[in-house]
Amino acid sequence: MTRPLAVGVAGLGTVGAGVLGLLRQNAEIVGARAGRRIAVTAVSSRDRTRDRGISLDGLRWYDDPVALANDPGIDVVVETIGGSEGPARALMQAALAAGKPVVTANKALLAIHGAELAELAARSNAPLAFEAAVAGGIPAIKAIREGLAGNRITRVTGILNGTCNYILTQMRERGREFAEALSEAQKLGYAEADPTFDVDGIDAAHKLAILAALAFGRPVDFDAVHVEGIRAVSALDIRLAEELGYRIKLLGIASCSEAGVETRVHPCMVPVAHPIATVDGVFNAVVAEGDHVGRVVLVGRGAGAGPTASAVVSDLIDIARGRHTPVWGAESFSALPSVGMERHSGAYYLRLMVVDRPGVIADVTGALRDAGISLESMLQRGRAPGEAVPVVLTTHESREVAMREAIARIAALDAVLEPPALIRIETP
Ligand SMILES: NC(=O)c1ccc[n+]([C@@H]2O[C@H](COP(=O)([O-])OP(=O)(O)OC[C@H]3O[C@@H](n4cnc5c(N)ncnc54)[C@H](O)[C@@H]3O)[C@@H](O)[C@H]2O)c1
Ligand SMILES: N[C@@H](CCO)C(=O)O
Ligand code: NA
Repeated sequence: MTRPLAVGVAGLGTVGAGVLGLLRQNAEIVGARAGRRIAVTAVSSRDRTRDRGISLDGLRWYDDPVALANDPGIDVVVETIGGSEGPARALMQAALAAGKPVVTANKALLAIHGAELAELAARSNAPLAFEAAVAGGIPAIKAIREGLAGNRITRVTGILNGTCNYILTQMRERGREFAEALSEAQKLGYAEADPTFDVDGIDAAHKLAILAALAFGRPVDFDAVHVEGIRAVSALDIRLAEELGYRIKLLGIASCSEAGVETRVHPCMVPVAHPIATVDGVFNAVVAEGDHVGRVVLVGRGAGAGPTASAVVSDLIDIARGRHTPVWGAESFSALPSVGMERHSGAYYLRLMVVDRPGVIADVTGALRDAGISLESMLQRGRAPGEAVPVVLTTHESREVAMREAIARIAALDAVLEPPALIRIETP
């Protein structure tokens, strides 16, 4: 009988413990699909005594995760420590250099040092698998690299952060405060160790950089991703979005044209009839556009122990089966440049708090007219002479640079009482 695949798990937090749990619960089905038993035999974490709700009896324990990678009894290393530097990187370097397969959930590390790790993996012909790193339980990496491999992919869009989607959904459905919803997402095991990575859009940007690299056959260029998070999204904008027929979602959008590759993460107004407008809570969505297949929409849970462990274990089964997809495949890299936001065009939602008095709207629309921006609609809610009222303007397709110029002028008007809220309107 074939020997079990011996797995070492480094990092026993939400995801690492989830992997142990799944492998135990579904041992039979996983073993059948892998063609051999998959058994965790060694682990490494910071605290040996913490109760994880799962027994570690009989497992070799390593305080040092690099020592775990070097254990000759370990066939595959699962890295679920996290962080783009430090022990996770050292562990992966050690394992790959020794030709040992690595499965990781670490998008931060891949987005920043992915090229280096992919090269190490290629040199030693060791699998480097990372389905769990993007969109949690959704098989997004497999879909892009394998399922859509016959297509030229022109655009990949997604709800890529479960924590942000959870917060925005809680704010809209239950009128909850941002901080309260975030704290719940943390309790549910969705958030990063440092949740600013979630709420400031950085985690979604890590995932988008990985998706864009795979979709467009081009090394990850994390610094080129334009990143805005959800801290500035207010309950008022969420309500006004509903009135206008939109939902606010934090999207990652990567598009590839002759001009180059544009990658951006920011809150968006998505038409409520679009399939991803109703993807709520911890669910993520990935929308890929291929030249032959057209649009493909994938939806599933993007964070949490179960969905993430599901992705890790699917990678382990591939490795057990000897199915090995190199990170980049055989294509030569495209040399397309990155296109920055200064070249972006799109439609915009602009919400102002203005003093309700004659002439204010004329000044605001004058600034937009001077910047060559065409208005699609205008909405003023309430009447409160001399007091602050919200005014919402939506534009037709406009240049980002022109929009910023107009906003600077509008923000400087006496009658405009708060910094204007700008949300891009997108149909993914
Ligand atoms: N939580 C999720 O839903 C989710 C989903 C997808 C990907 N991820 C990624 O998975 C990784 C782990 O996330 P998590 O949510 O499980 O985090 P976590 O904080 O719950 O777990 C990390 C674990 O690593 C351990 N650790 C830290 N330093 C260590 C060291 N030097 N040696 C050994 N162990 C060490 C910690 O003690 C902790 O148990 C991260 O890269 C994260 O981005 C998380
Ligand atoms: N913190 C991440 C985990 C999944 O990658 C999220 O909320 O989506
Ligand atoms: Na995934």
